[in-house]
Amino acid sequence: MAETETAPTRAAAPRRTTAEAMAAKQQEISVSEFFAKNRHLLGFDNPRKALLTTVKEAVDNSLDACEEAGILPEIWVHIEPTGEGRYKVGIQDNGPGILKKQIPLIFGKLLYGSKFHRLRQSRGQQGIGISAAGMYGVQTTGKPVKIISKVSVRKPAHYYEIQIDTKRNVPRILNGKGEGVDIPPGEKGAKYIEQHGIEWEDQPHGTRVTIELEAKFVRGRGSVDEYLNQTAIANPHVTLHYHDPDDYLHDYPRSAEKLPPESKEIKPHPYGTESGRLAQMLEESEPMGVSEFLKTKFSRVTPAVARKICEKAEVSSRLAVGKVKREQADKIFRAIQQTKISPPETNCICPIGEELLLKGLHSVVPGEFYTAATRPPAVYRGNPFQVEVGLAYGGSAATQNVTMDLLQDLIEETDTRTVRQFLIHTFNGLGSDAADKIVKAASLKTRQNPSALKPKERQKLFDAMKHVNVAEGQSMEVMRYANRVPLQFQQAACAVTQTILGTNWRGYGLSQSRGSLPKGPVSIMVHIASVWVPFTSESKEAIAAYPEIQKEIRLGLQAVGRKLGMFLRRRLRVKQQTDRREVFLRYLKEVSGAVSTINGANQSELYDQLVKVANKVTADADMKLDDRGRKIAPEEMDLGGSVLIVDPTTHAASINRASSVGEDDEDGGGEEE
Ligand SMILES: Nc1ncnc2c1ncn2[C@@H]1O[C@H](COP(=O)(O)OP(=O)(O)OP(=O)(O)O)[C@@H](O)[C@H]1O
Repeated sequence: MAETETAPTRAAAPRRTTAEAMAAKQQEISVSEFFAKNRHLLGFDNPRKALLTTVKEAVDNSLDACEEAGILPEIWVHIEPTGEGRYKVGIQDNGPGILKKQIPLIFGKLLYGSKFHRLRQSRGQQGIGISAAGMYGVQTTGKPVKIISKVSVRKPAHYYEIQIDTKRNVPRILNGKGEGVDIPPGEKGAKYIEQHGIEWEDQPHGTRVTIELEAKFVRGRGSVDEYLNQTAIANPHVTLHYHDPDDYLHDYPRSAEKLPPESKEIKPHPYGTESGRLAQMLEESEPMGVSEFLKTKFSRVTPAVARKICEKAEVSSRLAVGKVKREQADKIFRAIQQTKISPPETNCICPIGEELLLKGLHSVVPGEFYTAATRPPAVYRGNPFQVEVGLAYGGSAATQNVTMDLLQDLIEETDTRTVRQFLIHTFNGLGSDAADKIVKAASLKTRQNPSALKPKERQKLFDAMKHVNVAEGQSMEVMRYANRVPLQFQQAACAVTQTILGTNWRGYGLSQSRGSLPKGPVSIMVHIASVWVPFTSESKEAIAAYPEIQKEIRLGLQAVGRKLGMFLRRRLRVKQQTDRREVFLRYLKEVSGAVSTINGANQSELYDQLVKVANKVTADADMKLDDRGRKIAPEEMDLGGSVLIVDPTTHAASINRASSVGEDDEDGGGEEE
C-alpha cells in the first residue's frame, strides 16, 4: 500500500535544479564578504555596540603596540557627532607607528596581523579587529578609513584614505593616486596637515585612525565610558584623553610610571596540538629530522623527550619531516599524549598583581573592604594562563551620596527613557530591585521619563534615593577582563559568570538564591591573562569554559570569598557584642542598687566593678581593624595580606557620568588620591 502511494509521487516530482546549474552558482566566499554579512560575530550587531567595538579595537591595538615597543602609552579618543545617527571616531597613540607598506594591509584587509601566529599575551590575537571596524564604517556611511602614521620625528608621516574591497578582501587606496600621501617632517608637514584638515596630535611617532560610522552614543552599561573607565582600572600605566560627543573632556592620567613587564613569546606546547595541526606543521616545516622538528617547534621538548616520542611512535628520530606519512604523524601525536612532558613555561604571563588590583578597585569602586588574589599560573590545552580576582565590599550606595545639584545634572545628561533605567544605568551596582524600590518610594510612575520630571517630582526622587536602603536588593557587580581588556557583553555565556554563579557565596556571608548572583554591595573583578585567551566567538566577549580555567577562577573566588567571610563575621561579632554590652549596661545601675540594698555594699564601687566585668565579657565590641584587616590589640587576628579596609564615609561614590576636565579643576575634584 505504502509503495503504491509513494512511488508515483517520487516519479512525478519535477527536478528543481541540476548539478550543473548548482555548480554555476558555487563560488569562493571572501572572508570580508562573510564578515560583512555576519557582522554580529565581530561585535557590530547594532549601532550602539558598533561604536564601542570600534573604539575598543583601536585602543586595544594602540596599547598592544606601545607595550610591545616599550613606550608608556598615551592615547587620545575623540568621538564626534557628524549627523543623525553618525559619528566620527578618531583614536591616536604615541606608539611606534606603522611602516608605509603595511598600513593598507592592516586597515584594509581582514585577517592580517602580527599576533595570530604567535603565543604571547596581548590584547589582539586574530587580525580582524580594526579592519572590520573600518569595513563597517565604509558600509554604513561610505566614508573611507583615514590613517596617519609616523615612525620617527625625522621621517615623513604617511597618510592614507582606504576602503576595503569586500569581494576580494584587499585594500583600495583612494588618495595620492592610489599610493597614499607622504607628509614631510617639520614645518612644511605641519602646514599640510592643517590645510588638509587632517586630525593629528603633534607627536614624534604614533598612529591615528579615523573611522566614520553609523552609531549610537549612550552612557552607562556597555558604553564607551564604561570601557575606558574599566580600561583605566586594569591599566594603571596608561594615560587616556577622552573627548566625548558632548564635548566633555575626560582625562585618566597614569598612576603607574612603569610598563608591565614585557610578555614573552613562547612556542606551542606539544599537549596543546591536535593531530591534524601536527600533520600540517610537519608538512610546512623546513627540511629536518623528526626529533629536531619536535625540539625546535615545540616548547619543553628536550632531546630525551624527543627520543622517547620517536621510540613510542616507532619512527626513526632522523626520518626527514617531508617523508613522514599520515599514519606516522598520527602515531607521533599519540606518542606525545603518552609521554611525560613538563608543563609549559609560565613566566610569559604578566598579571596585574594584587597591589595594583587593590589600588585600581579602590579608586573606582566605592566600598569599605577590598581584597585581591593573584593565582599562580596554570595551563589549559598546553597554553599557560593566570587568573586574578579582586573584590570590593560595602560602602554607602552611590544613590545615597548624591547631592540635589548632581542629580539634576545627571537627569539632564541621561538618554535613558524611564526613571528606572536611569537609576540602573547611572549608579554602579544598583540592581533592578533597588531601582524599583526607589521609584515606588518616590511615588513615580514606572514608565516616567527622567527628563520630563517636574521640580517636585525630582525632589521626591531625591528624597527616596536618600532613604531607600538599596543594599538589600543589590546584586553583585561583575567585571570581567581578558588580557587587561574589559569584557562588557555576553555575561551569561562567560566562564567567569558561570563560575561565580556556581560558587556558594552563602559560606562567605552573602545571601544568594540558587543559580543567581549573590546579593549585597559587592563587586568582583576577574582577570584572565593568557598567551591565547579562548574566547567563545570572534567578537571576544566571553571566555570559553575550559575546566582548568574554571578551576582557577573558582580557587581565586574562594580566596577572596574567605577573606570577605572573615571580615563580615568579625564585623558581625563586633555588632553582636556591642548590642550585648548595651543591654548589660542598661541594667547595671539597677543591679548594683539592688545588691547594695541586700548586702550593704558600696553601690558606686559595685557599679564600677560590674561595668568592668561587662566590658570584659564583651571585649570583642572594642575590636578595631587596621587598614590591612588586622585586629588591632589586644589580640592579633590576621586576615592575611592583600586586604584594604577604608572608612566608607570618606569614599567617593561611583557614578557613571560625564564630567569635563575644566569643571573638575574648578571645584578641586578630579583625582581622588
Ligand atoms: N596603532 C597601531 N600601531 C602599530 N601597529 C598596529 C596598530 N594597530 C594595528 N597594528 C598592527 O596591525 C595588526 C592588525 O590589527 P587588528 O586589529 O586587525 O588585529 P589584531 O589586533 O592582531 O587582532 P584582533 O582581531 O584580535 O584585534 C596588529 O596585529 C598590529 O601588528
